[in-house]
Amino acid sequence: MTIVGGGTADSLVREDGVVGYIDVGPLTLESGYRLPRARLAYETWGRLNADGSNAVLIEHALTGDSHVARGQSRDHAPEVERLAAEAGGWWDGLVGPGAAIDTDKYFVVCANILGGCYGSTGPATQAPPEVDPEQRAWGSRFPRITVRDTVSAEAVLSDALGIDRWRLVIGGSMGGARALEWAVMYPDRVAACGVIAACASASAELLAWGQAQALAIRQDPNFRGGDYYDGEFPEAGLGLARRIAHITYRSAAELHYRFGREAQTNEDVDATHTSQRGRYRVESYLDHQASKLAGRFDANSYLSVNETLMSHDVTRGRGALEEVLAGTTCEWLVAGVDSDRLFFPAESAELVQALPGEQTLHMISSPSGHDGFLIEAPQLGMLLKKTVLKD
Ligand SMILES: CC(=O)SCCNC(=O)CCNC(=O)[C@H](O)C(C)(C)COP(=O)(O)OP(=O)(O)OC[C@H]1O[C@@H](n2cnc3c(N)ncnc32)[C@H](O)[C@@H]1OP(=O)(O)O
Ligand SMILES: N[C@@H](CCO)C(=O)O
Repeated sequence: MTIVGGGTADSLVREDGVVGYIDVGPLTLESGYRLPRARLAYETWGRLNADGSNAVLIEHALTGDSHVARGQSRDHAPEVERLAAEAGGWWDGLVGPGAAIDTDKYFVVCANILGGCYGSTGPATQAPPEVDPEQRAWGSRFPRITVRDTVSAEAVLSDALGIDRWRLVIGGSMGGARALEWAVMYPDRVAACGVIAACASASAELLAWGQAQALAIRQDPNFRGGDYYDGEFPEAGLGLARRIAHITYRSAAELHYRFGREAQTNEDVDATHTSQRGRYRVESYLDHQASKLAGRFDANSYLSVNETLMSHDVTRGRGALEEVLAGTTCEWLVAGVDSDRLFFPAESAELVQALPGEQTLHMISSPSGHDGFLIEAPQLGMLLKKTVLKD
C-alpha cells in the first residue's frame, strides 16, 4: 500500500486497496446527529456462495484498515489490483487461501471505519454542501462516532452485499468491540462472533490513556482546533499520541528484553548535557513508530477513532451485562493475550462469564502485549479451527 502524500485533506485519504464503496446515506448517529452522505470503503476476498452462508466480516483495530490480506476478489483498476496483491495484509497469516479464514471457502469482507482516513467518511472528507457550502473538509465539525454507529453503517453494507447473516464476525481490540456490538445489535445476523483482545466496555484505564493521547494532539500548535488542512499538520502531537499508545500495545518485559538500557547505535546517552544526549534504543523505537503513524494517518481521524474506542460500552442504555448478552444467539470465540496490559485478560474473562451458556476463555500466549493479537496470527488460526470454524 502506498500513502498519497501532500497537504490537502483529500490527499490524506488513502484508497489504493479499496475495491468498493457503499453510500450508507444519511446515518442517524447514537448522539442523534444525522450524518449526511456517510460512505464506507471496503475490500473483499473470495466469493459469496449461492445461499449467502459463507460470509465473514473482519473488523480492523484502531488505526488499521481494510487490507486484511493480500489480493482481492473484485475487478478493479489493474494498478490497484497490483498494489493490493503485493501489499501484505495485517492478518495475512490468518486470512487467505488455505488459512484458518480460508478465502477459497469464505467470502471475507473488511470495511474501513467511519471517522478514519482510508476512504470511509471521516474528518478529512469534504463536508457536504448542507454542512459547508464551500465543501471544505469536515475538520472540527466532524461528529463523534460511537462503536454502535460504525456497526449500524456496516449493517447497510451487509444489506448492499446481500448478506443476511454473517458466518463469523471477528476483530481484535476495537475490532473486537465492533464484533461484540454486532452480536448484540443484530443477533439474527451473526452465527459466530470472535472477540479478540477486547472487552465489554472501555475501562477507566483505557479512558485515561485515551485522554492523554487526545490532549497530545490538541496541544500541538498546528492542530488549530482541528481545522488545519490548509496549513501544517499536527504531526508532533500525533506522534506523541502514538508513542503513548504504542507503549500500551507492548509489554514491559518485551521492551526490557528487546531494548533494555541500550543506547541507539552511534548515539551517546551519557553526554553531559542531558538535553543534548543521544537516545536510548527504546526511544528511537518509539520515534520510529511515531513517525510511521504520522506518515499514514490523519490527526483528526486519530481523535475520531480514539473517541470511538472510548465510547465502547456494550451495556450503555441497555441494562446489566448478563441481561444484554442474554439476547445473543451466536457461537463465541473470546480470546485474550496473556501479556496484554491495555485490554487485560481479566476483562476478557469478565466477558466470558457474562455470556449465555458454557463458554471458554482462550488465551493467546505472546510476549508482545496487546499487539499479540496481530503478531500471533497462527495461534489465533488454531483457536478458530478448534472453535467457531471447526466445520
Ligand atoms: C489492525 C491493525 O492495526 S492493522 C494496521 C497495521 N497496524 C499497524 O501498523 C500498527 C502499528 N504497527 C504495529 O503495531 C506493529 O508494527 C505490528 C503489531 C503490526 C507488528 O509488530 P512487530 O513485528 O513486533 O514490529 P515492531 O513493533 O517490532 O516494530 C518493528 C519496526 O520497528 C523498527 N525498530 C525496531 N527497533 C528500532 C530502533 N531501535 N529504532 C528505530 N526503529 C526500530 C523496525 O525497524 C521496524 O520498522 P518497520 O515497521 O518500519 O519495518
Ligand atoms: N497496533 C494496533 C493496535 C491497536 O489495537 C493499531 O494501531 O490499530
